[in-house]
Amino acid sequence: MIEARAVSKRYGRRTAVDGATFTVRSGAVTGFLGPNGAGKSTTIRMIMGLDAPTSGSVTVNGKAYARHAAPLREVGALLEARSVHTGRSAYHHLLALALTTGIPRRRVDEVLGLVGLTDVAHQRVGAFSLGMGQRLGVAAALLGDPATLILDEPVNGLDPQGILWIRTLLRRLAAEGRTVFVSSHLMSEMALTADHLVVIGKGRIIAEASVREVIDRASAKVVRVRTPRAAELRALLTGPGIDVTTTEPGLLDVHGLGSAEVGLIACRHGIPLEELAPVQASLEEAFMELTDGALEYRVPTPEGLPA
Ligand SMILES: Nc1ncnc2c1ncn2[C@@H]1O[C@H](COP(=O)(O)OP(=O)(O)OP(=O)(O)O)[C@@H](O)[C@H]1O
Repeated sequence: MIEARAVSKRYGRRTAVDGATFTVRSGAVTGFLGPNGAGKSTTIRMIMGLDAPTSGSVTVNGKAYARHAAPLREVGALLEARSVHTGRSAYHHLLALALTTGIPRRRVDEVLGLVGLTDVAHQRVGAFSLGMGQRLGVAAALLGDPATLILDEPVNGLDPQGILWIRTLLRRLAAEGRTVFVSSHLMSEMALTADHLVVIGKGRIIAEASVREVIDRASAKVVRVRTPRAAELRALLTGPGIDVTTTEPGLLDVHGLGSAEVGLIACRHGIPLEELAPVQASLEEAFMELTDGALEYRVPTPEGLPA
């Protein structure tokens, strides 16, 4: 379990992480989502004891990372910037890590098998493809058989096969009861991999919920109605916070009311409905809605106005 309590990090006058409080539980994959520059890597560095918080605290399995007697056995991490001696073989790279941390030699063969690198174990790491390098990084993270795994953007640059491999592996590790915390700015990927989400924007935690809740929260606000008497119904759907848009004749998108409320109003006025359904947002849309206002840089609209 990872627990961040009001953790902040300032670099000079820049606040990278601003009072973040969240909990990452065991037995699930938790996605750490946020736009570029939101503070994901900084938060992960603080969890790993690579950066000290300016204020607040963050613990892994109840203790600050550095206070664990054998941190590699508690937490395995795949960080974006990896340092691997390119002249070494995968086997020797892992063996060096194992020997310096008191991990038995046989575990090296085990993790090589787990990540599918047994056949290339004695090749030079310098000749590895990006995908193979990523598998080696995961092998190193698994070396201490840790209860907690932290992966910073693990699918960056991987091909579809590599992405599927990471996804399957993370799901399996969570099913074994481990805590799996994985950062990404790819919402579509998180929708397939994660059970829970911690969403960060401009250094602040803006959501901590299940993937389903995040989608439902964004979806609940729009109801699509099809009726032959659209103009009449539209005139009835007025009030504070209610907005009705239309994209084709006979079709209304109602913002600010639930399906039941729209159905009741139509029923009271004897307006027949051919379709009435909440519009399901994609995780992508839910994310955009959540982080709107938290984006560092906004893309101008085609008219050149701020979005
Ligand atoms: N060592 C540092 N010195 C100064 N500013 C930093 C440092 N590290 C990060 N920052 C700033 O802190 C903010 C958060 O950066 P961070 O790398 O944590 O974001 P991120 O969410 O991981 O982004 P990305 O998805 O682009 O990797 C950014 O504005 C960044 O410029």
